[in-house]
Amino acid sequence: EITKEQQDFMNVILDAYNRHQIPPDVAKKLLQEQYSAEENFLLLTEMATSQVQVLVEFTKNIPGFLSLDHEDQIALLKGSAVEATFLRSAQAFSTKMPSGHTEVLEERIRKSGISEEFMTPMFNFYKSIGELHMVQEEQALLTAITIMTPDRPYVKDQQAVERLQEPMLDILRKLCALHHPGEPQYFARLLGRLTELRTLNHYHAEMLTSWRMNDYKFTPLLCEIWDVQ
Ligand SMILES: CC(C)c1onc(-c2c(Cl)cccc2Cl)c1COc1ccc(-c2ccc3c(C(=O)O)c[nH]c3c2)cc1
Repeated sequence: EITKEQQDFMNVILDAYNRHQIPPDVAKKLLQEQYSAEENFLLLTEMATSQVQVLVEFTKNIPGFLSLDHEDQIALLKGSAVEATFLRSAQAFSTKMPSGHTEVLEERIRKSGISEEFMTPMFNFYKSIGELHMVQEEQALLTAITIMTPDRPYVKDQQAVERLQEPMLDILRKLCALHHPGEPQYFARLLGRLTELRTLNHYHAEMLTSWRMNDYKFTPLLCEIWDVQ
């Protein structure tokens, strides 16, 4: 049963998740006419930059994050940025996006200079997230759990991160039982998505390399968080 303090904790995470979203004027830029590879790449770069800013603000609201060692805070943000963005954009694909956005976003990603071999794993992931029909609390918690992953590169005090991630996993387990009573495996399926997310990191690193080889430019924030250029 979810305790009172677990419910309060959940409300803090959910409130932060809802407060920090890509601004509607940025998101609706996806609907503008131009569809050249360069135009698509520029738009996606703007979306990713805005998404990273949103993720940083969300992360600062995760209870305990700001009390971690500062270098570990950076290591967690850099280590989870791609996975959290995949998660966030996947959720946008499957739930909140007005239907027009979904096709447009998919179209722009498919035509932004990303090579074919990354499309399949990427859109398989988007599909597998969509099929889970996560409720908002599950989406918010799964994103926070992804960010609070102790074994990211360069994290010094992994125990401190574990102490923050474990309570969130416990709440998520209870939420899954509450919202998906007919699916005892649902919690395990969610954790399976986190494993799938890690494989996408590898594909994403390859995507960045192939974009850079074609002289595509990123914003300073993306260069910093993704260690490019
Ligand atoms: C630098 C660029 C080219 C890049 O590099 N790798 C990736 C990339 C890709 Cl191509 C896929 C997954 C992860 C990454 Cl980082 C990207 C593009 O990243 C994106 C794309 C799209 C959103 C995105 C769109 C709409 C919504 C939305 C709504 O409309 O309501 C709510 N939240 C949304 C988020 C975020 C980030």
